[in-house]
Amino acid sequence: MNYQELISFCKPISISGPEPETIGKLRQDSREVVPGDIFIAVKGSKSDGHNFIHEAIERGAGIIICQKEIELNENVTVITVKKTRKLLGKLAQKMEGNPADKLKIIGVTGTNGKTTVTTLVWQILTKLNYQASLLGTIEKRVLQDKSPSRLTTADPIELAQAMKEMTDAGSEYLVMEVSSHALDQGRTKGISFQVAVFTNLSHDHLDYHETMNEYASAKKKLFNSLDSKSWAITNADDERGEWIVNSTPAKILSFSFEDKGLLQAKILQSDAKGMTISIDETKIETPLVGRFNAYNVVEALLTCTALGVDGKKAAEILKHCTGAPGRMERINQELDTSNEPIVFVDYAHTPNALENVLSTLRELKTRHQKLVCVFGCGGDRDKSKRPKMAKIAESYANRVIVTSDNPRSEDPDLIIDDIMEGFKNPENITRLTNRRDAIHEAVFTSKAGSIVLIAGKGHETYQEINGDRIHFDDREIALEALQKRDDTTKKEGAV
Ligand SMILES: CC(=O)N[C@H]1[C@@H](OP(=O)(O)OP(=O)(O)OC[C@H]2O[C@@H](n3ccc(=O)[nH]c3=O)[C@H](O)[C@@H]2O)O[C@H](CO)[C@@H](O)[C@@H]1O[C@H](C)C(=O)N[C@@H](C)C(=O)N[C@H](CCC(=O)O)C(=O)O
Ligand SMILES: Nc1ncnc2c1ncn2[C@@H]1O[C@H](COP(=O)(O)OP(=O)(O)OP(=O)(O)O)[C@@H](O)[C@H]1O
Repeated sequence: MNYQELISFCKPISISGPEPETIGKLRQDSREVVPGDIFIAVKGSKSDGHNFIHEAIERGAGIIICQKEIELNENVTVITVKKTRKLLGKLAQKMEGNPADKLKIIGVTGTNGKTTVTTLVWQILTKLNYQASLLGTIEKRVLQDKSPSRLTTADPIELAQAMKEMTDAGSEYLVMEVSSHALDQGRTKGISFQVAVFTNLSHDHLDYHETMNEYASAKKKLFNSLDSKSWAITNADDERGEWIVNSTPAKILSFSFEDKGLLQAKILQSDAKGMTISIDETKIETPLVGRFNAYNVVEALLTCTALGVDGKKAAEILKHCTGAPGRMERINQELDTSNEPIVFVDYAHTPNALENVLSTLRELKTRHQKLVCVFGCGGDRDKSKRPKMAKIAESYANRVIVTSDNPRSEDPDLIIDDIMEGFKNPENITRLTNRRDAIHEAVFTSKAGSIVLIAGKGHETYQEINGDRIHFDDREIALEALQKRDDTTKKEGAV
């Protein structure tokens, strides 16, 4: 983009200063500015980018885009526009060659399930040889190439750059999570979605949105931004499921497990190894467990059909789709579980999340199955959750093994002491400070068919100890333990 194009794109109220010789990158954070860059001053929730204009100039910004008249002594080009935030997304796209226009974009919003639904859709598309990329809380995937994410929905500049990387790599589809923060801050301005999905809405993020109505209204923006060729998929069983799409120009697909939506869904069978679900005429077998995942799976299937994928083909692929990494991830999915416990790894590291996961697993377990829970609590963080998590684990699980989870600068044994205070019957609890030993103990001593939950780390791949991040992946250790158990079982007969 040259200077003249930039000016005509920005539709300025006024321009001052010299015409710059070169145009660098667009930045909204003064700390990232290098000589020649354009700094756009945006008013945020904590501070106002206009306060950092001098810093941006000191760092060599060649052009300032702002929305307030400013007096500058420096020899810098100043472009004043009506609203910088409104311009930011569109300008970011324009500067990268409008990559969003070259992608079919699927946006998933809602309090829970975003990562699971986007991952499932990405897995289906990829397995069917569509060129698909992914953006969300856990990772960015440019086709198969993955890297960790900073935010659920990146800022407009990062988004445009990621999309450019994706189109350069040959992507035709992008499946992305869209947070309420991003919608409220207009991070997705300049992006057209082909499909938007609403998962559900519950109490969350009220520190930011203040009221549930404001939180819901932020989510609704995604559906109002659609056009008449796009699809809006909604969960009609959610209190706000119908409302969220009531002013969208898009075609609507609403579904319900409770006889409410356009399409009727049913859970035909459900246990700790997966579910069989029907949606309309399509039957889906999934290894994912828990009623909430039935919603996620249906949303993933409907998204794919809205994109033109044959429903039966998508359902066939879903049989082998594992969902989001570290979110109720079943470790021995591909192994023969007849001689083994069924092992799950989940990110639950708060009392609420632990209770959700344990109650789901408890509902799935038969009278003969035992539920074993391995968990710990982080150091240098909220200490009040330690006894609370103990109480929850003890009330849902048949056996609890307490261990370390990112002790940071604290002594892991003292953290475990705090956790132990929450147990009613501490004499029944096993404490094993070494997390690897704890996982091995759970896997080795649980009978075939028992359910083992390893909670806390999920997709994370480290143990944080005294400022060092030491590689540690619950999934690797669980798999290692399962394989060792399998070998031992074969040698010694059934455990
Ligand atoms: C509350 C919130 O969402 N903040 C995000 C927002 O910041 P903001 O617009 O409020 O910015 P601000 O800090 O007030 O600063 C205003 C402006 O001054 C600039 N600035 C600021 C300081 C400085 O030294 N120089 C400078 O230029 C900032 O870059 C910004 O442009 O825009 C920034 C750029 O896009 C984000 O980095 C920042 O995310 C912060 C780090 C964050 O933690 N966000 C979380 C809450 C978030 O967005 N989470 C959702 C998911 C939530 C969920 O579902 O769990 C997400 O999408 O990840
Ligand atoms: N549809 C759903 N309804 C209710 N809870 C769900 C649903 N899907 C997932 N969960 C629960 O929320 C947790 C997080 O799931 P997921 O990562 O898919 O959601 P998310 O919306 O991306 O949330 P986050 O941004 O916090 O990761 C899961 O481990 C599970 O306990």
